[in-house]
Amino acid sequence: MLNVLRRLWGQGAGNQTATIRRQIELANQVALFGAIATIPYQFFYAIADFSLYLSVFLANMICITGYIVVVLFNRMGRYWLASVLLLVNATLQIFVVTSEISTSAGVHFFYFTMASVAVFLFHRARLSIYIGLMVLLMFLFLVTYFLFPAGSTPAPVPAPWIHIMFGVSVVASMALSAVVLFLFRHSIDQTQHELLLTNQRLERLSGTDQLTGLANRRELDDVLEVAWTNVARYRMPLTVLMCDVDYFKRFNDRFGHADGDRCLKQVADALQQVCGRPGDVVARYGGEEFVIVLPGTDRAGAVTIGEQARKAVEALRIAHPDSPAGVITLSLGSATSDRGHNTVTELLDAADRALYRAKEAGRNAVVFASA
Ligand SMILES: Nc1nc2c(ncn2[C@@H]2O[C@H](COP(=O)(O)OP(=O)(O)OP(=O)(O)O)[C@@H](O)[C@H]2O)c(=O)[nH]1
Repeated sequence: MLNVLRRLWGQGAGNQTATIRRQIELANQVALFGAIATIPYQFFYAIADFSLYLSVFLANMICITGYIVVVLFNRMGRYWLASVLLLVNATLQIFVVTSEISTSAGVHFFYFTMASVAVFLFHRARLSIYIGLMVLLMFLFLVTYFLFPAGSTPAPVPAPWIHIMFGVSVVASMALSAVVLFLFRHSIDQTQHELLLTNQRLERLSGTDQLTGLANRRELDDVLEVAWTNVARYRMPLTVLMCDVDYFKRFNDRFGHADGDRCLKQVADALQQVCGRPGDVVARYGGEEFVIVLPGTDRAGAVTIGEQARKAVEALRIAHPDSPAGVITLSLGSATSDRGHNTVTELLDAADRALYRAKEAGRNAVVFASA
């Protein structure tokens, strides 16, 4: 039952932004409630005295049709029109029914409900329009209250039914406000949660290379900046290893870009495995180049990690028939901050020059920057 209702009030809400989705769902919820809540009254009019209540019965039938059209308008994407129709339909229905059976039936209390949901029905409305709407609803409430007191209407409802109607109207208008506002809050909570997840994802993505999941160039710059601050402040050693996959162009040319991507991902994972110490960062520098940042690691440590990284890639045994080694290999250039570098850029340049020498020396090697 709840699922059917949910599907009904979700008409037209899919593929919309969160704010419009809320407006559509709210209009549909109020329209469904209006249509369903009118039915018991209709039964009463039909059973009690159909000839006496004919005009209010017919008016209600028109209004039920109006509520259905609200849902149809939303389904067609005319959500603004749907909200206007809902407001006009409900306001007129409350007025007409009260004018027929008097305020002692309590139907005019539904003006309170309309007042509590109106602001959400027209989320883009200016304050002046909203105030105007509130004044209109207050005015209508007072008019019905003073114009149609008990005994003043053409089709009075006899006791005890009139008391029952009063009770039902008050309870129903309170229940409608409560349910609609609760669902509304629920939808806001949900949107906030979605927003939080999206923000977290964006935060991660902005610093992450999509293919390998490693830190990207932007994140690397931040990491290096912090690491270099520690070098300057605490005289902590810092090692950077510039790594480049050997003959990768040939690999791509032979196996295609998709296999090339898969290979880069495997190399990235292998490097990540080697550099597991907290603070170590492996970043994709671009293309088939990676940078390993090792804060607190001196030249001796760099020798160990550099060799481990080289061997880890070789151990992947990714076939590369166009490379002398027969498998994918890595060349590395290492530079450590104790060699008199003044800036982090100088350190990176030193590592880059060492990498160049590793390539010149035949690849699949680690070369350390000299002083
Ligand atoms: N599949 C894939 N290939 C890439 C990506 N980024 C860069 N490349 C390729 O990597 C290759 C790099 O080629 P080069 O710079 O000539 O280097 P190399 O062939 O590895 O030669 P050496 O570095 O001298 O051993 C180029 O063919 C690029 O198209 C990527 O994200 N995916």
